[in-house]
Amino acid sequence: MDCKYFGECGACRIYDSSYEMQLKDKLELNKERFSSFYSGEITTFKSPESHYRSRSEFKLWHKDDDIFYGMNHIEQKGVVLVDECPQVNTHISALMPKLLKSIKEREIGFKLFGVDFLSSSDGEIVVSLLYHRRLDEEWQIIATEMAKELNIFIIGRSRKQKVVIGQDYIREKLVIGEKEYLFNHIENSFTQPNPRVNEQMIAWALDKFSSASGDLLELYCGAGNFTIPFSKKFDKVLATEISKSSINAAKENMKLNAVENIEFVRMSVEEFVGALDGVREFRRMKEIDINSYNINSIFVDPPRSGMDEYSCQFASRYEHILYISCNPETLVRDLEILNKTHDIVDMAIFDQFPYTHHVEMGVKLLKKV
Ligand SMILES: C[S@@+](CC[C@H](N)C(=O)[O-])C[C@H]1O[C@@H](n2cnc3c(N)ncnc32)[C@H](O)[C@@H]1O
Repeated sequence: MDCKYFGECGACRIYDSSYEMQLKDKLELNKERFSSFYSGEITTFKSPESHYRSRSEFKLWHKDDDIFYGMNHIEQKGVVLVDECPQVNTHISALMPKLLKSIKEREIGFKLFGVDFLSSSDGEIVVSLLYHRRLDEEWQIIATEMAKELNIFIIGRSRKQKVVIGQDYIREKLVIGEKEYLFNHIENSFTQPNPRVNEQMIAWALDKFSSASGDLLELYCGAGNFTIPFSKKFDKVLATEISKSSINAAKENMKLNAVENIEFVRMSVEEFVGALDGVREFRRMKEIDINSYNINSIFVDPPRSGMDEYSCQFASRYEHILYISCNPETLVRDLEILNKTHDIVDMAIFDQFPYTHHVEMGVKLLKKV
């Protein structure tokens, strides 16, 4: 039952080789995958070898009158019980047994089926407890005591119910080059899971834009993870994102970092592109004076599904394209389109998800002359 090594639940997957070996495998696989587009060196950025994840989700598994952490086995049916997890950061790792003990002692495990952890590098933690029952006042009193005892924030969630004990975010500090940035990371919203690799990605992206100037357009901006450091490099940034909670966090993060030259718009990329092309009008675009922007650089960081054809063709209008991808398979598909108008001049691999087949990639493209 003990997860003393990477691989048992399959979440860290089939690697019994060393960290260096698994990374080398990923590099070779992706060199081959992208060889028809790019033959230069792919710069590789490593992760810490353990305790690299700042967020994680577990099942709460009830068995023989006891409760355990668990994960679905990736390659076969069934749940693997987990005593400890070497992937999560040291703060989550230290909290896990204490939290479980407290849940059992305080008897709030009834119909509790999941627990999500979100932690800052300094150890601020939001724990989400997921229930199949309504949370009443008694639950709130007990959860408040538990939050105090463990020095954490707790969110109780059940159908159509969210009870916040303390706050629903943590504050993360990222160091990019010489500069420090602060970010509120909101529970249940997208954040990069591996902060040390994230810092390297942002630094790489800033460096790849070193010859760019004017204003920047960013698609899929989340809570401003790249946008805020980019705002130091460009005159102005126009950034779009579909999620309301992420856009609200992005605006808050702008204030936290005393930045003023970003306009965040809550819109899907498809809506945004349609609005710029005059296909449809959007109230949310009314306040944006697009003609005041001098954009020749675009940054995209889409979800695993990548971009659609129309959005790729839209991105092709710009001189500089920087594409961060968490799925090499959809990246290959999108590069088939982008490569018609642009040359791929640089690539990088960021090992965000060690010991899995997943990898984050960065691609710099310049318009063909
Ligand atoms: C991989 S995350 C990147 C977020 C951000 N760049 C970061 O580093 O934290 C992708 C983001 O795209 C957003 N998203 C997904 N589909 C979208 C769409 N169709 N239009 C705009 N944003 C979308 C998600 O909400 C998510 O925040």
